[in-house]
Amino acid sequence: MTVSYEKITPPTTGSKITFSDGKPLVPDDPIIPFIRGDGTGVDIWPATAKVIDAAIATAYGGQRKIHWFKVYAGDEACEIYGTYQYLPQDTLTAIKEYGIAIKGPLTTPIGGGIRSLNVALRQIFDLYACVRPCRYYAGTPSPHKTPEKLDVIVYRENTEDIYLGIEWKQGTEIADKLINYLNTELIPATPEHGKKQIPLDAGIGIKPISKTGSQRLVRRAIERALTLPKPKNQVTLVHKGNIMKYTEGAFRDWGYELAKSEFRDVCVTEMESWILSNKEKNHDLSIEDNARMVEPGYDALTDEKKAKICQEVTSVLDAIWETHGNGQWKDKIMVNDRIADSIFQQIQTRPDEYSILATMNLNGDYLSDAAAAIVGGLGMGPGANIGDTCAIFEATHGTAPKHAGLDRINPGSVILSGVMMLEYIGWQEAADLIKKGIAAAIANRQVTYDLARLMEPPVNPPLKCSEFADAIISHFGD
Ligand SMILES: NC(=O)C1=CN([C@@H]2O[C@H](COP(=O)(O)OP(=O)(O)OC[C@H]3O[C@@H](n4cnc5c(N)ncnc54)[C@H](OP(=O)(O)O)[C@@H]3O)[C@@H](O)[C@H]2O)C=CC1
Ligand SMILES: O=C(O)CCC(=O)C(=O)O
Ligand SMILES: [Mg+2]
Repeated sequence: MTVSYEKITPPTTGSKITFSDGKPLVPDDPIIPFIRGDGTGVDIWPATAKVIDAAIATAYGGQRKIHWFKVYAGDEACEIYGTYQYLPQDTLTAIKEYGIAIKGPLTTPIGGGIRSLNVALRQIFDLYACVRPCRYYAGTPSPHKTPEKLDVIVYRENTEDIYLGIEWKQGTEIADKLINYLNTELIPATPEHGKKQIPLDAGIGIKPISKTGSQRLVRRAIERALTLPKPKNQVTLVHKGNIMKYTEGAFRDWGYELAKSEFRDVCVTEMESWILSNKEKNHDLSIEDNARMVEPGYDALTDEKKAKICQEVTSVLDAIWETHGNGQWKDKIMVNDRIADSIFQQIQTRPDEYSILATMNLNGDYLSDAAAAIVGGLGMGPGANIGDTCAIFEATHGTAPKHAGLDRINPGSVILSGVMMLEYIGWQEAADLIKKGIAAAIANRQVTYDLARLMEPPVNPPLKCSEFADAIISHFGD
């Protein structure tokens, strides 16, 4: 079927990327749509395209080339398509058609107007895994004393949670109706809620966390962990399940359930590892003493709770002692969980103990900015939104409007998002060249304002955005 566009024209040369079993099949001349982005997108995108094109040319000497297809979103789209046309159908058609795209940041108006274009793109294309690696480049200034110890990848569920955007403004008819219904019907019918009541002047938001959404994200996280060497072959389920039992707590439970069902041979949970290792140290250890060792405060528990823990110890030993016992578990993927607030301090106090952090949408949004700050700030925070038939690469940061058009912002995050894209399409040699160029530029103190001001002594004057791109390219041949 011929695809038609209203105001854009695909490149006349180049071929399409297709997907098979969730993996891209990439020709040597792929057509890749790009969205320039709002705000600092005007500075960052040209710098990014220049670096990616130069790396491909250097790595493959003309054998491979990306054919860029400019598509529009955000302010630029409104200029071309008309007022409020922030996300034109042309753009959606092009991304669907070509499968892989890269974008600069897009502005989200606060309170009212359109909801986030960035979130809309993730939901429209069902890009359920937001992958945000945070690793340190030597020489990058950091507020942290040992930033090199942090090497984590945030795997953020990207389509649900409060980002589904189902909420009602305080004082509206539906908000009032819903509060009344909850207060008079649903809450009283749920004994565990006691006499709780929602304040009558509240706004209401819905936080859906589904089993399907949680498990497909955790599946991707575990699959990634399987590719990592020890001790980074681990997945931490991040949640606030102690407070939100049926959403965040369920995410944790479904994550463990998936690990123990689909990945049983290659996974061990932290709890299982304790139970197995207790028995390894003392083969005559009773079930109850093992339970006492894995559950602090065991002796103060009710008989019912004690029985439950003993039952868990028994079932772990029955199920996996043969396959995982006697130290075999040490070669498996470790799956553990941490409470969300705790992980924010853990990545600072014990950064080297973590690797893949599987999160729900909101926690992952917060955590990816925080982790990027440790390794050098938002100028060094790349990302990818991955689905089964489409992927869109974009930085962790936003449009940084106060720096827009000044040719000063750090293009590092979008360039590194380009590196992720090259790795995703299997063009590793080009990706490696860019990483080498960035590392060398930083080591040589050739940096933009954000890193320059933190360096000791500060770099003055810093490089412009465009100059940083040139510096990266100049180190390809080092
Ligand atoms: N995926 C996307 O497209 C995203 C879009 N947004 C949207 O972007 C807009 C602006 O959001 P805002 O809250 O200001 O957050 P931003 O991430 O855009 O910027 C906040 C601050 O982070 C620093 N920063 C951001 N990008 C870079 C960079 N490339 N290099 C160096 N430093 C950087 C700057 O700090 P300093 O000035 O101190 O140097 C900047 O002022 C909003 O509309 C928001 O919704 C937000 C996040 C993601
Ligand atoms: O789209 C937005 O405005 C914010 C998105 C965001 O902060 C993120 O994806 O990290
Ligand atoms: Mg964010």
